[in-house]
Amino acid sequence: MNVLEGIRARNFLVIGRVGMDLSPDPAGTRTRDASSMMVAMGGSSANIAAGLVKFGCKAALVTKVSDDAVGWYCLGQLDHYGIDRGHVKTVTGEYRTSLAVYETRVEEHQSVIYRNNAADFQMDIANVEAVDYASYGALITAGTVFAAEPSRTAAFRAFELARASGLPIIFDVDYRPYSWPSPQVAEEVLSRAGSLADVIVGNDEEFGFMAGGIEMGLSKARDLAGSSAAIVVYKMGPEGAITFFDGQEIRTGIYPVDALKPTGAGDSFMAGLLASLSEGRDMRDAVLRGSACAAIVVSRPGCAPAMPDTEQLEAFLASHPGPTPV
Ligand SMILES: Nc1ncnc2c1ncn2[C@@H]1O[C@H](COP(=O)(O)OP(=O)(O)OP(=O)(O)O)[C@@H](O)[C@H]1O
Ligand SMILES: O=C(O)C[C@@H](O)[C@H](O)C(=O)CO
Repeated sequence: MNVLEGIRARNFLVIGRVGMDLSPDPAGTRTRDASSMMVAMGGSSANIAAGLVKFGCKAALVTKVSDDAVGWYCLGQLDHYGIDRGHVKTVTGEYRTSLAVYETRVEEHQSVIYRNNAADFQMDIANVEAVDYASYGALITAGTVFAAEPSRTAAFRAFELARASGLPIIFDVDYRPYSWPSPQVAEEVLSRAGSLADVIVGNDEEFGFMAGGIEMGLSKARDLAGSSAAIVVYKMGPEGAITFFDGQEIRTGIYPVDALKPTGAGDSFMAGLLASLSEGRDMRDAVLRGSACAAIVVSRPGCAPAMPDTEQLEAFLASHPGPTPV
């Protein structure tokens, strides 16, 4: 199956965590002053899955959650969003489902993520070997699954099994330093994962990190597109993105908005990009729609709850003056 064909099957296997997000309510409140919290499903992989389902795609998650009230909350939320959780297993003992406390504010924004003894890192080979890869169109994962064992080995095994079934591998670099034993290990492991992926999405810092220096990030993205990957998206925050596809370098801008928070932009971008490609849209249009999805999420509270469906995305595009010129 080629990469676009796999995406067009609109049936994604998403590997990685689901967690609980808490944000002081109302928007603007600092955590230290909070008396009320908005609660929502979080975790970058689950967020991507939720975004895809909102666009009418199918998404199944592979991970582990704790067998406690927070884990059960996540299972309920996966059902709420319509994400298949047949491969979400519970783990007993002192492992805990990921918890994020982030502020809905941009200035002096605080995002505190609790991942001590994270349950999702207990995903193991048995978890990923239980999946029938041939029944999906593409595999998606985000970098944190590689940060610790047994999750790292299991995720590489999932890559092998996906590849053997002809599924394209879609990789959001999503480098979060706090989960890794050291930057050196992260650089080596994320580069290995990147070299195995067909679609790689990351920001300038993440490509720079894999390359060993921010100034080498763009060349790293270009090299990956020239060797192993069919699609590489190099995001540059407010400067937009450069997408390497089919021998072209496609530059796109962003849809400027008044951001309420920075969180969730990358997850929403990925969901919007893939959903748009799955609808047969061309690459430039798909990247721009991904950017619009990200802009929508940063301008509302919550991550998964803020992600748009087709109608909301169309309404945003119709009312927005358009992307920044490139
Ligand atoms: N303030 C903003 N206004 C409009 N678009 C934005 C804004 N912030 C981010 N975006 C869009 O979101 C995209 C992804 O943002 P970014 O590169 O920060 O992702 P990320 O670092 O992976 O995000 P995160 O890890 O917080 O989910 C950008 O390429 C841009 O299109
Ligand atoms: O991915 C995480 O663990 C944090 C999330 O829960 C939160 O929704 C976020 O930061 C999204 O990028």
